Amino acid sequence: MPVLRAVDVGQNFGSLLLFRRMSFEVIGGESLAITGSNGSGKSTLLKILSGVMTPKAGEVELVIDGRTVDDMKRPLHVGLVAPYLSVYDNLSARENLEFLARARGQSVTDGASDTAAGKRIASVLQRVGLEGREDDLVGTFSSGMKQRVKYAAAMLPRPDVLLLDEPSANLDVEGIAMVEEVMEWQLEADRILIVATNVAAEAEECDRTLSVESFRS
Ligand SMILES: Nc1ncnc2c1ncn2[C@@H]1O[C@H](COP(=O)(O)OP(=O)(O)OP(=O)(O)O)[C@@H](O)[C@H]1O
Repeated sequence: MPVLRAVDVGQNFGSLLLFRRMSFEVIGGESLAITGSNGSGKSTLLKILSGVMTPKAGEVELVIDGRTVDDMKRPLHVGLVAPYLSVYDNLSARENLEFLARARGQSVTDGASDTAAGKRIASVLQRVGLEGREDDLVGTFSSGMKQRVKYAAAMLPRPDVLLLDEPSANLDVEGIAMVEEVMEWQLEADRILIVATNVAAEAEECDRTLSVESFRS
């Protein structure tokens, strides 16, 4: 079971203090909402948790089945969906995911048949509601459909930690239902879910809430 731990984490950009001495732990099967007003540091905290940004103070540790994951390898265990991440418009939905799988050293076809990775791609695309559109260019998709491709990409490697930044941005009622399904999918597998949001209803769906602003002073 994964455990994600933040120990005395602090971040500032020059004189702009976002948070300091932030400590918390999330275990597999648990969900945590990160709240705070615009510009309070929610996205920054998700970047730190994912391992793509090093905090100015403190540390983040991911432990899987009792073993600490090397900081450099943490991003391989994390799925991140965020408004600032984009997908390739000139590739189809399937090709976007195949590209990610190959980057992880997985082959997606074996001659004429799909490998396990190829089958996983088909299954996540179906699960996010893109069945029938897999081979269309992402450039022709609506913003909500592109958002679904981002969810499929994040779920592809069965991430131990799923980080969602403003999960319902650009989504209609059906899309929001898809997000809820993805969240359940993550928690049922006893993995970690962390959601950065300003939407009260989204935060309420999580087991716990942590306000970045409460770590500012
Ligand atoms: N790389 C950076 N260099 C300098 N300042 C930064 C950097 N990244 C973020 N900031 C600043 O840090 C503050 C927090 O930004 P962040 O995006 O984490 O907030 P947020 O809570 O996610 O906001 P929102 O709710 O609007 O998405 C902002 O004032 C932002 O301008």
